[in-house]
Amino acid sequence: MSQQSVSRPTDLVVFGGTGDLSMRKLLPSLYLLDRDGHLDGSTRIIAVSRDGLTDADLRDKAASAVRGHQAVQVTEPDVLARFLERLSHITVDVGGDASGWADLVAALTPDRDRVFYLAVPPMISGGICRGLSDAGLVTPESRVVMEKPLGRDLASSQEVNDEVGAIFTERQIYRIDHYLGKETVQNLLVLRFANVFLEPLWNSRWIDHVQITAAETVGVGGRRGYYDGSGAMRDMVQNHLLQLLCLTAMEPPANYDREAVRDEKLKVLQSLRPLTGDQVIEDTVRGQYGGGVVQGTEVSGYLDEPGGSPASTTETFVALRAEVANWRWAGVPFYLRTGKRLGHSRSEIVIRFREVPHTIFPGTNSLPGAGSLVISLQPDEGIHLTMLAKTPGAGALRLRPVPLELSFADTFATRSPEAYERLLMDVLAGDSTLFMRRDEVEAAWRWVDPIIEAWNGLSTTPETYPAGSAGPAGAHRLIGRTGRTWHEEEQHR
Ligand SMILES: NC(=O)C1=CN([C@@H]2O[C@H](COP(=O)(O)OP(=O)(O)OC[C@H]3O[C@@H](n4cnc5c(N)ncnc54)[C@H](OP(=O)(O)O)[C@@H]3O)[C@@H](O)[C@H]2O)C=CC1
Ligand SMILES: O=C1O[C@H](COP(=O)(O)O)[C@@H](O)[C@H](O)[C@H]1O
Repeated sequence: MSQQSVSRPTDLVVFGGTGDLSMRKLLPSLYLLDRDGHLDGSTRIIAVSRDGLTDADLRDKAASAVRGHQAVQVTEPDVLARFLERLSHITVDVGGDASGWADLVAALTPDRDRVFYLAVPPMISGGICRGLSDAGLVTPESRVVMEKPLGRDLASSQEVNDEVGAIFTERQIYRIDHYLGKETVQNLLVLRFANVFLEPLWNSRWIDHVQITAAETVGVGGRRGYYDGSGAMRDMVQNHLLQLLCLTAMEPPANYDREAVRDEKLKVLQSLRPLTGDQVIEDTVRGQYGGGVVQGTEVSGYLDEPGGSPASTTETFVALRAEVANWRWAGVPFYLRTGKRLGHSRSEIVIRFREVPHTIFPGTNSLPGAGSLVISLQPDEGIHLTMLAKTPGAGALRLRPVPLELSFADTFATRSPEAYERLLMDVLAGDSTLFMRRDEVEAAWRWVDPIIEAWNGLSTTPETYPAGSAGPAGAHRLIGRTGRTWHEEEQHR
């Protein structure tokens, strides 16, 4: 979290403040920041939507959201009361009747920091920024936070960026990717650049391949409408997975400065070998979940989820092989995989090292799990290194892969903040190091667009996989080129 531990007095205006993201992530994270003493006493949170809630309605809704959040565990009544007191609701119909803007003007206090959080469908972001500007609410110090996915392709992303950029400067814009707020993701940079022993091995000479996985047991829930127009590629790969790839593959920046870090991430995105035409068939797999059983509970398939077309070909699973075509990584496959309704939830980065150039212990090179570094984002945060060790005993030498484990929960007797806590605090403090710059977002779309275009031109549709499984069979063939299927990989950890 930022060095600044208590925010400056701020008016935080959340457009879309009654929506799913606000209730599930933003408000509980703000509660936690308040509970832990990070919010200045006079900071206020103003939720904006069209639905005419009273302040009391909003506070009721927010109280249930906070109580129901797994990271909150026990709500302290005094803290909750203090937090709810900060909340108010203003009705504004962006793109409709202009009446609500005057209420927003009246609700804001001059001379305080202003943060405008756009937790809304991206296509109304431009309208909100114009409305803020017309109402005279944009000051040189105010900041605007934009959610992912930013647009649905390069052209629409440029359009949103242009519209928002016409009102706010790049320094005022915070493009959020909450994976960058996860503790282990930041720890990846520390692991790589604060320890001397990994960097000499961090290249194609010693690394065989990299696997980046975000596997979820949840389905699309109440977001089918949004998801039908998005799919796993736009929802997860274009942003979260590519950001993880950037942090894994980037060169050491000269310092931990927002532009230095973002410059290096951009270079990685620009080095991605384009996937087009037949290469897309060869190197990508799409899936869509059917009905099945996830952790003992029977669940419906994607097409039976309410709120979407029964004939949708939207992918809920993507696996692909990418290559960072530069000096450090030439020839090293980066396997990216994400999917909903899989058998278990796990987000991780696996670095699989090469075999030793010459073994003096015959028959040991193919031992499963040897020579891998797993950076685990969730459910457990930690770093696990598997090494070969001799099993104790006389007689023939026997080697076995053994884990060296660093569990953050066991090592640090402190709670890891939620990703949104960390990022909200950074926005309040004016630190955009962990946010995406416009050129990064656009470089990611430049790589993703041709893949989606190629899929659209195919006669095939995503392969159905049973909910609760490890994904479509095609995905296992993809990674099978490494000599092991994903299932085998997982079994051996
Ligand atoms: N939900 C999630 O887990 C995540 C969401 N996101 C992104 O966050 C954004 C919001 O998503 P989510 O919360 O799921 O969406 P929801 O549909 O649940 O919420 C949208 C919010 O925007 C408000 N809104 C919509 N249109 C207007 C309008 N014209 N004027 C004023 N308010 C409006 C809605 O209120 P009302 O309809 O009452 O006006 C509601 O509060 C999206 O960009 C999404 O991609 C990103 C990561 C995760
Ligand atoms: O941005 C999104 O992320 C969530 C997964 O986030 P996590 O922190 O729970 O791993 C995903 O479920 C959602 O579809 C996507 O929009």
